[in-house]
Amino acid sequence: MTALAVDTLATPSVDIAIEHVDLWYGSNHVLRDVDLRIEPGEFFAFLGPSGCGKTTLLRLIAGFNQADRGRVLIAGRDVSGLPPWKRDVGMVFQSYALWPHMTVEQNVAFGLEERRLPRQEIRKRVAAALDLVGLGGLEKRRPAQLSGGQQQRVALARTIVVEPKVLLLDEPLSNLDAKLRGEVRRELRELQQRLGLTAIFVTHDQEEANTICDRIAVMKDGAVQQVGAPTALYDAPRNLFVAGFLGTTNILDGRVVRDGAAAAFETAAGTIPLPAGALPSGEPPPGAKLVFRPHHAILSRPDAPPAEGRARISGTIRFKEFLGATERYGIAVGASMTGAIEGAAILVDLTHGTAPAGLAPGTAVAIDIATDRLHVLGE
Ligand SMILES: Nc1ncnc2c1ncn2[C@@H]1O[C@H](COP(=O)(O)OP(=O)(O)OP(=O)(O)O)[C@@H](O)[C@H]1O
Repeated sequence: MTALAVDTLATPSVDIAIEHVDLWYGSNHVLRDVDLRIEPGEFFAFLGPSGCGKTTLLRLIAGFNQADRGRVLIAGRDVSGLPPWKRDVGMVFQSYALWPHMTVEQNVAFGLEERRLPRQEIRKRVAAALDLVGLGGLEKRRPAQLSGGQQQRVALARTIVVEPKVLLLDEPLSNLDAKLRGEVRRELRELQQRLGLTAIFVTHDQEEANTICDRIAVMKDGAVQQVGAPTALYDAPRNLFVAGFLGTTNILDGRVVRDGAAAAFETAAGTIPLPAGALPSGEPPPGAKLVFRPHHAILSRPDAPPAEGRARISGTIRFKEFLGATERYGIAVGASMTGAIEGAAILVDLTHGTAPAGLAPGTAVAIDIATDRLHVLGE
């Protein structure tokens, strides 16, 4: 990636505002009061399960869909009534959508020729774009003569060559194998930062969103559940859906009990005292459950006292899995628990080599949970 190539294609960063957007497909309410601000130069993700409305929202920003209510602003300008080509946005599709009969160079130049730019300007920009995505030297190849990763780069070059202010990416890495995906997403991030582009990435893969994006909007059934930096969403999920969607989590059934200012969570496996921060202010949310991550607990022998700042419940080890850096223990606890996976109520992840000796399946064990990592969450 040369400085000249960056200078040729860089544009000033812009912000995006999505204001109270609703969209229906017939009777299907696909986007529900979506209200988001995306900062200039930010890499933002729409993350959620299949069918939650991510692509519909992205296409709305691109101008391929119209909202039934609300509006979209790019750099403060209401673009709701504008067609895609007047919005300064570039979109990369999952399928790449390259022209098979054209060379790499012709594919990338296509949008510029449509705009009737001078030949010399086209040549300069195409060379800059191919340099930026690391495809210099492959100009004369056709898409069929390229690997999946190279085709993806052509699609990206074709998008950035027209100097969009906003880059929209619809699951652009999903056709690549796992190793290449990691590589390409790092390149994508670097490219986005060097060009100062405001980018939105649609994915149902939390790892992809976590590693590439500054902030994430987690979506479910057309509604945004929570917006935040990956670490903030992981450490402080707002509800059970976000907790379960971002990483593995333990979810315990039970109820909040209060004794004056003190609160605790009563479960079938025991009563766990709650620190002030674990409970949202006011009443416990409907369907409240106790939530903690597998690495926020440690395992002890039942006769050893619990360490300071930890709450204890007892169980029996069901299984142990070696995951490399960590060991995962599945532990059966009181009858009315619901766990992250079937067959074990609670998961505990220990750094490899730190578990007490003799934790074989069938062993009685104490689960000591860090109380400052407990959350009581509702639906
Ligand atoms: N053109 C369309 N006409 C009617 N319904 C549609 C259309 N496009 C999408 N839908 C419906 O809108 C909802 C949201 O679809 P959308 O493609 O936005 O979801 P998504 O979160 O991007 O899913 P995926 O991860 O599977 O791509 C789904 O219920 C889908 O069936």
